[in-house]
Amino acid sequence: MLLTNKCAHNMRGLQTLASLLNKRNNYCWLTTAATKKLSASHWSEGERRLCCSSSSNRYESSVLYTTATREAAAAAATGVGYSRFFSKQQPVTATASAKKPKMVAKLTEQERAEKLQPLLDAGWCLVEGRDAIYKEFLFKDFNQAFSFMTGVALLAEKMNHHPEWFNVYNKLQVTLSTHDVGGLSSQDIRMATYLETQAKLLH
Ligand SMILES: C[C@H](O)[C@H](O)[C@H]1CNC2=NC(N)=NC(=O)C2=N1
Repeated sequence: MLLTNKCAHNMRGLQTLASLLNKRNNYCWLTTAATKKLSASHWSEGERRLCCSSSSNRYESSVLYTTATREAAAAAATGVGYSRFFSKQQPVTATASAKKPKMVAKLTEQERAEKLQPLLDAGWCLVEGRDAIYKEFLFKDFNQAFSFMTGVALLAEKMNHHPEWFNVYNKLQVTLSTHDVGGLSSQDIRMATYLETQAKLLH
């Protein structure tokens, strides 16, 4: 792995996230074109590369994915624009790499009584006018709030179930509902329970 020390620490998060997102036996490794700024034209046609350059340390790091989920990993891992080369193989489209949707159904009345009530007791509330739950979380500062959100984002990707959320500094407002079924499902219970567990660790 051609990682320079200078880059390793700030790319480890990228690799962790990439490996989390690359569930199947994929290969992804980081190479760092240290100091020699490689422009896109230098890169071989035979590879698809993600390039996210960091001006602070003059390194251009490329993350090389060889399989289908690299698009999601690339976009999620960097959140920045990237230049990439399509490999000679058939480029994978987002739909081809989309996970099989987990078959979920709206909560039954009994499930609401059993599973939703504990969350309502913990401060979640029902959203007026839609079948959804809402809670506001307060953190020490932005860093703690964003770290919390990062953990939730990894779970969201793993579950393929995403919160509706709004963050300002140390405040995070979260709304959960399952769009595919138009209301609350076990996915929302699972995610809300995770948020509760993680939030408790901080206080
Ligand atoms: C196509 C994709 O798998 C679906 O849109 C997933 C993505 N994330 C999701 N998140 C939420 N909250 N509800 C959904 O129904 C949902 N569906």
